[in-house]
Amino acid sequence: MAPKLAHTPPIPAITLENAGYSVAGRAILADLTLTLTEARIGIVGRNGSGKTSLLRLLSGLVPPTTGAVRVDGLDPARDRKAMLHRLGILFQNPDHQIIFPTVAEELAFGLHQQGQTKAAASAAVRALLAQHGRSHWHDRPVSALSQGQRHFLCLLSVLAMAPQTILLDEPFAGLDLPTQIRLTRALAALPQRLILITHDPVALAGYDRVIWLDGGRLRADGAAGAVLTTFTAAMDTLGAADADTDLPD
Ligand SMILES: Nc1ncnc2c1ncn2[C@@H]1O[C@H](COP(=O)(O)OP(=O)(O)OP(=O)(O)O)[C@@H](O)[C@H]1O
Repeated sequence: MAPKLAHTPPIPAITLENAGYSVAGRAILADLTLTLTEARIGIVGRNGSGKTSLLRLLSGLVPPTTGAVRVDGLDPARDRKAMLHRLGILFQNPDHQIIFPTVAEELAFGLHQQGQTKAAASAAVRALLAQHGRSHWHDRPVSALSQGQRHFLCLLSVLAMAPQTILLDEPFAGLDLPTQIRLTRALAALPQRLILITHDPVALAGYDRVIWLDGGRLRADGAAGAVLTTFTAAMDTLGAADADTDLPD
């Protein structure tokens, strides 16, 4: 179940107002009006339905080509510094995220960005690695980690910064089962808002709200149980056919 947030200050809302995102004239996302206030929000949809594009829009990595996105009333694409405490994103591909040669440097980077001193960041990195049983990674070259280990490192980087909202793009992909189980437990205990993209409805158990994207538009948005029941039934029906006949590309 999502943690009760009654004793913590409310996490500022993320809003989209008629937001759309087009590339070379092609609409990737269209007509999205959403007010995101819940603590646990899932995003589902088929491959290419626009889930990652929506995360990029929410986090300000790309500006909307129509409409507006606001995080705590601010434009996340313009006010990047203000987003450091408000948003953290875990990409699908760790190689799009990692920029430093060693684990410790990679983990410390975001903390320096947030204004922590070198000593404070260094202590926080050691504590985080110890908490997750990865102290032996401290001086390891990132290039010596496996793909799944690099993915986990990226997640640790986001957790280290403790942003108010954490955007996760298929965080379990490529992780071994014990790491997935521990990660599920660790995420469930976080007081922050989580917005999670997944193809696995089970990963959204206990979530407050699920948004279903289809062809870059809202197909459904509401209580997790109801949306996931309809989504799963639709995916089962599509899966029963031998090939897609309904996709544009
Ligand atoms: N920069 C871009 N240039 C051109 N097309 C793009 C760009 N970014 C995304 N797209 C297209 O937009 C659509 C949505 O992509 P997106 O990555 O958001 O889908 P997704 O739902 O996250 O897919 P998946 O489940 O496979 O990760 C796809 O058809 C993709 O090819």
